[in-house]
Amino acid sequence: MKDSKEKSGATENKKTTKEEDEGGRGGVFASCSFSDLGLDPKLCQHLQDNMGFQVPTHIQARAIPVVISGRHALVNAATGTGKTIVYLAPIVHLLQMREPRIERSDGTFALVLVPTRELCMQVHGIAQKLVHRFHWIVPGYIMGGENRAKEKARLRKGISILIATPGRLLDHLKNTSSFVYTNLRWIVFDEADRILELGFGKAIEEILEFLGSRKNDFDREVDNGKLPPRAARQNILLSATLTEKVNQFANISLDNPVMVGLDDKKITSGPQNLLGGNLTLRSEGCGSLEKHNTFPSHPVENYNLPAQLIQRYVKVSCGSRLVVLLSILRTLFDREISQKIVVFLSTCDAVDFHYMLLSEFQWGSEMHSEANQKQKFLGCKVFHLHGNMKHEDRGKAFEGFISEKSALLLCTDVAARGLDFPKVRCIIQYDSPGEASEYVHRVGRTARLGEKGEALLFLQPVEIDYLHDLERHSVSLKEYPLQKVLDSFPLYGQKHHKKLISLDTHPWVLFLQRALERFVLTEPKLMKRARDAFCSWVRAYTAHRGELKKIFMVKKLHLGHVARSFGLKEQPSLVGRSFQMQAKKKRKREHRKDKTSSSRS
Ligand SMILES: Nc1ncnc2c1ncn2[C@@H]1O[C@H](COP(=O)(O)OP(=O)(O)OP(=O)(O)O)[C@@H](O)[C@H]1O
Repeated sequence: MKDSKEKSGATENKKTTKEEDEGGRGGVFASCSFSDLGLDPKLCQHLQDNMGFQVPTHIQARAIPVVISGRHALVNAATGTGKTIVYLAPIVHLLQMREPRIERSDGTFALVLVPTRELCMQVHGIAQKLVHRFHWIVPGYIMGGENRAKEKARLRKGISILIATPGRLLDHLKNTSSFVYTNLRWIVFDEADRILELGFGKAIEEILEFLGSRKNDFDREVDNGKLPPRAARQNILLSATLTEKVNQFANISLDNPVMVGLDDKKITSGPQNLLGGNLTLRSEGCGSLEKHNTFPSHPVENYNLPAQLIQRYVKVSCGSRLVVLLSILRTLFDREISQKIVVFLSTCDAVDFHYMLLSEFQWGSEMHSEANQKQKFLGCKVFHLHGNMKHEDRGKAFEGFISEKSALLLCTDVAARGLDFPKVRCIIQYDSPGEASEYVHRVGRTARLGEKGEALLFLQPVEIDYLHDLERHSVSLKEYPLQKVLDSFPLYGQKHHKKLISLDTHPWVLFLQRALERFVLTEPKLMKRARDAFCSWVRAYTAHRGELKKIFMVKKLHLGHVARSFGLKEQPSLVGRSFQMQAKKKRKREHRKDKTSSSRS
């Protein structure tokens, strides 16, 4: 079925349906069916009956025919628009039609690289669901922190679709001789820019060397029979944010790719096209119409966000951040107890501190006549997630937050990408993300697939220029009505000035800050976490790069106010701690190295 506009030669990037212009659920779904895209009828049936996917999303309608065609592809679409199915469904479709049927001993046909453990597990879960009717296709995963010996055993048996984090994959390519990849047909880089951001660039280069998937040295591998001919090999890069790094990455890993989902507004005129060569465009909709086009330029990193996402910022002085965070969380859960909220923080220590505080902080007796009438400040379940947690704890937190109806997740950027937490209503960025691309991925944890969602960014008055940096990427935010929230709290005998002098002198702010500082003071473990969090937060603040350094400058901070935002009356010493921390981290790294070398021997 062809969309009527398609016949008029609508270009690949123009909106093809009225709803798409409006955003929202209507704006996410295409006007065709999965079978229109060329997928096997049984697979289409399974997508509908067992996975609840009635129709494809727009990016799926555009990209699935491209992946089936065998062309290299660079896929760019907003967060939460179904990019995982873009590559998994065609791969399963093509694998299930092979005759004779593939067997485990044939080894790996498809490799999906992702930046984090949680995303690895998530994509593996979707792959397992997709192959339900094609039991001879075996998905599997390998990722940092898992038992290497068990992974070796699984690889030895054979994994048809392998989902992996780059470091662990490279490790097995180098050390697991039973890992068979001579039938490798697809390499997928999901969250491609993040893989590079996380410093996996070197590992990816080595992986491409091993797999002979770089454009120039591929033929040698084919000639010596180690790899299937180029026509059989297909590389696919996907991300909601196209950055300069993706551009460089695409140049080494994609061969005359089809660009899917790129809007004209992202491309400015300029001498170089995105990949240094002619690029073939296919029109979107439920079929494909070859169109030759050269993209001028380096993409200006403009990001397409879900149209229905409400984005706001709250301007808060450093010393009042903690009170404002708790007040907003309390207001949101009072408004709707069964909802899920994600709060992003900049460091693991900050997550640990806020996790303990928000799990345990209770209203003091001074707020109620009977001393025993204490109640938890937040009535929801609180979870935390960061890269320093034990792997099983990360898994439990991830699963727990997904299954709870009323929950708060405190996390670092380990949860910023790709993770599909159903029904998250609000994303709070308590600490700024830095790069605008990370802002986009963080807020992309809500407003998924046309659902409603809100995003709130905390900014100190000295950081307000960050809004201009976001505007450069066509991301604009409105101010959050903080005064109304603070005025909604009882004053417990405090005098309320009619005309507020400043936020910091708001009676509620003063009252709650004192209660928090008292609570931290009475809990030694919490006090230690507050001090650790203060030190790591200040250190992380100095880590901003490039232009952002001019916005997030430590010397503009009042460290005594920073201490207050961790419920501390006094500012802890920074000097001693940093040396102790560095020494501790160095010892941990050496211990891990010893463990790795002993496990390889
Ligand atoms: N055709 C469809 N119909 C209904 N739901 C779908 C469809 N395709 C995907 N979904 C659901 O939409 C949600 C988002 O999918 P997915 O995580 O693949 O999005 P994404 O574009 O990869 O997001 P991100 O950029 O954050 O990684 C998931 O819950 C998935 O199950």
